[in-house]
Amino acid sequence: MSLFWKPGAEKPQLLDDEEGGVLFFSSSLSSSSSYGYASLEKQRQRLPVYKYRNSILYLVETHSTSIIVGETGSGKTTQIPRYLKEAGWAEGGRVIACTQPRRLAVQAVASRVAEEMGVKLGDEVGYTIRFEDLTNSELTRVKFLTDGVLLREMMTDPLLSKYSVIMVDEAHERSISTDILLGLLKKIQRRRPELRLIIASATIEAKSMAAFFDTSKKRRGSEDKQHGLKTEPAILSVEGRGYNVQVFYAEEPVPDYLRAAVSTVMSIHNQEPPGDILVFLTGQDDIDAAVELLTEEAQNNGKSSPGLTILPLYSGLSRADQDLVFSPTPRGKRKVVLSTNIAETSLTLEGVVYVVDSGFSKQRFYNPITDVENLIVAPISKASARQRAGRAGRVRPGKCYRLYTEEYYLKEMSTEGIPEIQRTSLVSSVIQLKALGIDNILGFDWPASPSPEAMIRALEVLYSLGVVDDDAKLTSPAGFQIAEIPLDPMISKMILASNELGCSEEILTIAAVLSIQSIWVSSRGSQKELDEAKMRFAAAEGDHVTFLNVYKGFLKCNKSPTWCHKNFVNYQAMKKVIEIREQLRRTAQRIGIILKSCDGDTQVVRKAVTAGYFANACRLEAFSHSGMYKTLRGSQEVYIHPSSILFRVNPKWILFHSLVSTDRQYMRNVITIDPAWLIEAAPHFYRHRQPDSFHQ
Ligand SMILES: Nc1ncnc2c1ncn2[C@@H]1O[C@H](COP(=O)(O)OP(=O)(O)OP(=O)(O)O)[C@@H](O)[C@H]1O
Repeated sequence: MSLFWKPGAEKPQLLDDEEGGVLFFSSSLSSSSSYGYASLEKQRQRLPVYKYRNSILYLVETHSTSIIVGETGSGKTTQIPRYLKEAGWAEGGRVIACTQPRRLAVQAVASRVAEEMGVKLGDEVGYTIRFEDLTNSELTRVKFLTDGVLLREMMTDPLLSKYSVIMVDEAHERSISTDILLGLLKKIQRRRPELRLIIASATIEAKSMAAFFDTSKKRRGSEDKQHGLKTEPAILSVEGRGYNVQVFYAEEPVPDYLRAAVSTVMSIHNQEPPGDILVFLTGQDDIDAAVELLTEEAQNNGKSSPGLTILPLYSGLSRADQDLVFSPTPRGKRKVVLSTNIAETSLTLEGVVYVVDSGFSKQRFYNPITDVENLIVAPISKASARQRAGRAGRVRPGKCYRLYTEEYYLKEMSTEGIPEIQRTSLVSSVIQLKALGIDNILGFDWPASPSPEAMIRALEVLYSLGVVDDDAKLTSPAGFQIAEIPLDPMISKMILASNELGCSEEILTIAAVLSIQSIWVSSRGSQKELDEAKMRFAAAEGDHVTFLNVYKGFLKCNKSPTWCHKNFVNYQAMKKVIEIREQLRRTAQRIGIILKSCDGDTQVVRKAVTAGYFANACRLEAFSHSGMYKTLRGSQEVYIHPSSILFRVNPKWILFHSLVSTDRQYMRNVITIDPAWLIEAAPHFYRHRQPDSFHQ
């Protein structure tokens, strides 16, 4: 497939280059540590935010809340926490926090800041993400963390008393945790007026965010008398961005973004000067397929051009494999990183000069009427497109190839994405708020209100899970235990139930496998070969039990990559399963779960899964020869996904883990159940069902 490119009409903005920036960074294919202290210092001074240092510090000194808007790469994340530290905000044992929506960004930014400050990561500068804490309670003064982790910290310290300043970064992403955090921080400020907030973002609607935090209208004056602080938020716009990124658009709409991405990478490789390439695709399946295609193309490409190192990047990869992406590219090689949107914000991949943007990402959409949450490949917003382009041009000028037309970008792409809170199930959020003692969920002050239907649905599911009682308060001990496990409450409930049913070892394995996208290699060989490989592990009870067989096989062969290759099992994914399972095991033990195996009794395993996922139960339509199921609660039409072991088997009663939408709604990861277990697990949830609907 060959594509034609058109340069974008938008004028690129250049930073002043008197310092000889391009020259200065010309060796940037090597690792950052080779720069040495002086050059790191020069790099810092060159960032647009540097000129605003004093203004930022003045605003933070005089205002409760400051909103800082600056283009991607202007230096907000790496510099502002350090300015605050230098200005004394971490004195007297206080800590400066900076939150990020994504784990990978937290780790990357914390290492960069530690390196710039010349300190060991984990001492003065540290980070905390779920299941990983690299901070020192005595030493850490600047702490990077996910917004989800900060929410969890509120459970033990509701006023976040150790923090002097909290910077909520990448607020434009409007992740569900960011929105909840903003609502709670506003509450905390009423009790702790001295707490300073910084809301930092690339493209935030600063005015609406300022209106949200403006408490001055409710009070008589706009000053907090005791602290002499202005309660009306300040807005500061940091002008200027990193290096020039030249944007190119496809001349014609692209029919297949995956093939187009592969062919664009190959033309860059064949025609453009050295520099790594970052490609944005939607998920593990796309990425695995692109890795295969690209490997083939590169092999056919002949020996004249230097080799490509092709690396995937998604959250389901093990830590060691994610680290490969950050390692320096060997001389004479070109790295191609194929990523989901986890690389979209905050990350600097040093060698990246070219970005290829498919224009799509996987997004969650929840329909409270049918009670169904879907992962859909959907177009991204202009804000995301700008962030993606911004991954080039961070250490020197770059180019971004958008696999869509300029007309589409200008006229059809939405400016901002829909806040996550308005398009996901609220079950996890509601339990978190409850655990923090916020009982009036409907009256909570949200930056963007979720729909009341979604809220009511969430309360109903939590009631049925036994997490909240008749008064919508957390139950004891189950509700508190579930709130303590940092996972989706349905998975947490499944783990609690496994304790009673004596199958916690098996359920921990299942929980770990379910938290990654797929353990199968789907892009190699023919469908027939893959199906045959799967049949070696197949269990009539469905995918969850099949996973147990694969896991057992993987351990038995001593975690051998060759075994994985032979069996079409994704080795990287299995390494991640082992990592997650270990983390889950520790959490489970902490909340008092006894590790026990049921020694192959699949009935108890399926009962435990039902205890968590009863809301996703379906029944095969009697008249249907096409394998059509309907969800018991919403009567939504759904089908078993071809990747499931139960595809075409079509048992009468099943439940699924998640749904994906393409031409139809497909259920991924399916298990057979006995309908009687549903009434046992959730009598309230199914109370309106006719008794005969549960007949076998
Ligand atoms: N790991 C790194 N290696 C090399 N340079 C880096 C690294 N991290 C940051 N930088 C440099 O610092 C600049 C500013 O990064 P920073 O993350 O602070 O920007 P930002 O304004 O927060 O942008 P974004 O919103 O995209 O994260 C980058 O453009 C890059 O030049």
